[in-house]
Amino acid sequence: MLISLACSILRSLLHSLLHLTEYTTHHMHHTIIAAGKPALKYCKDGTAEYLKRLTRYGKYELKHIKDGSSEDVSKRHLEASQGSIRIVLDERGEQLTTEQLVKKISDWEMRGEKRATYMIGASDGHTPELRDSADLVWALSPLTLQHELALVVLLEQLYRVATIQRGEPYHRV
Ligand SMILES: C[S@@+](CC[C@H](N)C(=O)[O-])C[C@H]1O[C@@H](n2cnc3c(N)ncnc32)[C@H](O)[C@@H]1O
Repeated sequence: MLISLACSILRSLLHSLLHLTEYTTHHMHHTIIAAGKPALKYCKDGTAEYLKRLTRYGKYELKHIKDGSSEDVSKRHLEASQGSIRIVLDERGEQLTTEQLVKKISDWEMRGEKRATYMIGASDGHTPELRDSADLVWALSPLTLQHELALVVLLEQLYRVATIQRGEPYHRV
């Protein structure tokens, strides 16, 4: 009797706590900007798959910008990411575990940041100016990846982060 009372009090406390976190943690709008038109079928399929899965978790938008020289593409990236958290995808950047990525995104959300922009470059990569302006220069791996493949890996990680934030069982360690 006492145990069941304690359990029901605990359950309702937990319920209120969950409600409170829903109110205090707001979710950012994630924009992914990729240089160049999508061309590889297997990447188009991967991109579509993760974007579809992500619709359940918040606002995730993919934009393609015109390909070109490193200077032109980085300039377009800089303009498109004004006023947003800037995440520059670059093999020279910081390598993160998925848990570290969850922490970074959750910290930005707790701080009230409204937008995060993830930028994928063209064949010649990003300019040092764009890298210097970034809140995070993120290397998915020390390997150089084809840019569309980098996009698929990025989207899979954003999906993984979203499921971890919701406490869903996609991620296993
Ligand atoms: C073919 S790579 C560009 C390589 C270019 N030579 C350089 O020095 O950056 C095209 C884009 O894919 C993304 N990319 C490729 N490999 C990556 C990695 N390991 N981590 C993060 N992004 C990567 C980056 O956004 C990069 O600008």
